[in-house]
Amino acid sequence: MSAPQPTIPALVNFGGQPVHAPAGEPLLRAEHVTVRFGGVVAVRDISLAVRPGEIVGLIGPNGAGKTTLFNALTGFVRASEGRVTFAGRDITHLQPQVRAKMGMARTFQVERPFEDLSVLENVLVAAFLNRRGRAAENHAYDVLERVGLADRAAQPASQLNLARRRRLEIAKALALEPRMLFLDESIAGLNPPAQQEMVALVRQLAQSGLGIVMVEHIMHVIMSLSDHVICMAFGELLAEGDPKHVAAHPDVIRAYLGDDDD
Ligand SMILES: Nc1ncnc2c1ncn2[C@@H]1O[C@H](COP(=O)(O)OP(=O)(O)OP(=O)(O)O)[C@@H](O)[C@H]1O
Repeated sequence: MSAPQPTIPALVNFGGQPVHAPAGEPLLRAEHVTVRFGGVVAVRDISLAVRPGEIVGLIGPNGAGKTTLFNALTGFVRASEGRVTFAGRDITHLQPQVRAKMGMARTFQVERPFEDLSVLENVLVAAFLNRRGRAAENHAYDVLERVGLADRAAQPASQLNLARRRRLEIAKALALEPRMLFLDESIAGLNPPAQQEMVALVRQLAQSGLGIVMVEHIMHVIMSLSDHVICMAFGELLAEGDPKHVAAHPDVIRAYLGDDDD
């Protein structure tokens, strides 16, 4: 009889099916990206591609390099080597705000709305980048509808609970009318019903055609949402592929559980 395979319940018992992986030309490509901070190699030789409507999940233990890779894709840190392209254009050396204007919007792990402004005004600040007057206002309302915050439009951002603050963060990103959305731990810290709502929202956004890259620690969430998962450890690629493949990969199991000799 063969020895039983090790399993990680949080990795293998994820509910729901990932959205069918969209085909077609990638919108975003990272090729052999390396990021160094002095002597530390935070990301080493990582490549990925994201198509419209596709959700790519970045996972890995603490310090794996997920945030650094995410920041290299969005322009918040400089890639030391490699290339990033968006819609066929080399963006490796472009500033974050230029990337945002081109259609790459991100959220931040610690959300920072203008606390004294209303929910609508917070979204308007972003909507004004591309539109003026009534058109900006209508767009901001549409975005609030899309994320389920329309009934909170007049409320000061300071009064929102965590789940709604996370939605506001997504609304601000959507107000830029992006083609790609980068979500930095939008679901961690929420209670299970709020997690489910956020999962449904992210799925809807992908189904509307947005390409999505998400960093998330909650394994069952990323496994149920992602079309493609990239698992990193110590800055390097450990495994990638569809969620089932990655969850069953011996190196991934080892990275999360540790070796017996560790
Ligand atoms: N600005 C920086 N200067 C120097 N070292 C950094 C910097 N940012 C990250 N690092 C280092 O790079 C490595 C990867 O860190 P990173 O934050 O990208 O990992 P992570 O996978 O996002 O971790 P976590 O899940 O804990 O957020 C770590 O060793 C970290 O200490």
